[in-house]
Amino acid sequence: MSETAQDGHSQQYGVETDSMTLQRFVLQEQKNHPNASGDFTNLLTSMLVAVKAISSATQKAGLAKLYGIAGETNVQGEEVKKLDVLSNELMINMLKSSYTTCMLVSEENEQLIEVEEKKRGNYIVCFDPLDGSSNIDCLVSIGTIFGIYKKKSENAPDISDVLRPGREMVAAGYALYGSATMVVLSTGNGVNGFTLDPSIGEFILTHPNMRCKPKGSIYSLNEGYAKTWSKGLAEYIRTRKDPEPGKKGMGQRYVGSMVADVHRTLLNGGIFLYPPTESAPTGKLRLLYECNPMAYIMEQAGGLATTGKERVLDIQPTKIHQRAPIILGSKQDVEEAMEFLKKYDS
Ligand SMILES: O=P(O)(O)OC[C@H]1O[C@](O)(COP(=O)(O)O)[C@@H](O)[C@@H]1O
Ligand SMILES: [Mg+2]
Ligand SMILES: [Mg+2]
Repeated sequence: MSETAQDGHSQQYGVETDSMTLQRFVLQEQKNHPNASGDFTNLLTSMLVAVKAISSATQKAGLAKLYGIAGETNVQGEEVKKLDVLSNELMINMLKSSYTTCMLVSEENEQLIEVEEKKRGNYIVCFDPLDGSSNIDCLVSIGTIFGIYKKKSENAPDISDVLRPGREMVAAGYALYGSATMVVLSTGNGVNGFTLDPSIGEFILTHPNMRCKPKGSIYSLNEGYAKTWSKGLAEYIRTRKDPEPGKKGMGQRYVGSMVADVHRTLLNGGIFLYPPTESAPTGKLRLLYECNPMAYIMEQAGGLATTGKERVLDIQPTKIHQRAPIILGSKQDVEEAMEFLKKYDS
């Protein structure tokens, strides 16, 4: 690429994009905060090691029984870890050994994880180590989701440092293990996407300043639960498929891994919904480590995220594993869905 073309590329996105690695990007952001200790950079660096290890294990998921990577029993008859268990252990170990965290919430651990005193730092991380786990065996995209908070005071951390509205996060993001591995990250200053170059083991800034289109053409939800939808939701979806004469209907896509469905919505626009259902009256997805991080990313990219009644990031959590309904994506699409809910359900 010529120098001029490179400059044009950088100027277009307003950031230095050429060979920008995730590590350098975070270091550059750290420079904008002269009082920063470097802890956040260390936290992220450690978490990226876990993400790379999960990505590598994901690539070999089908070989688990042969190689003993992530299955039940290998050819030697030894017990080996399942990918979700392995991912959880990798995340916990890397976050604890970064010396930057004090409390962790994982989808896989019923109790709050307290970091031992000598390894404690100021950050709290809520994470879903392996999202879309039912898709592992059929080799469909899966991911890791995380939201990061900073301890409120110098005092010893307590549950009030964890049970906070999502708007108080200092960073959030996800890793997607798909046809490539990507990390999408926001530190409250827009959204940037980094693709893993496996040959050098680095995440390269490939999607600077990601924005979600104001309106998209795809809706995404599990239509298998249609019988349990509210009147408002049923009408919204019906009118997406069968719009007024002269208007174009929307297409439908549903992977069943939140990370993949949200990533597509972020890239292409449209709407993703996991509403309340009969078996899950408050929705299925977990507030702290699924809804909040994705809502944060979506808002930072110019989109919206709501439960249908309130902004996801404003919910005051009362339990670490609580669930919330979620509707997120392109601003206009989410607003239209909310109008239907207001008209028919309230
Ligand atoms: O099968 P359903 O009911 O449509 O649920 C799909 C949802 O469940 C999840 O797989 C739950 O995540 P986990 O795999 O982390 O439990 C989401 O990724 C996805 O959006
Ligand atoms: Mg999940
Ligand atoms: Mg999970």
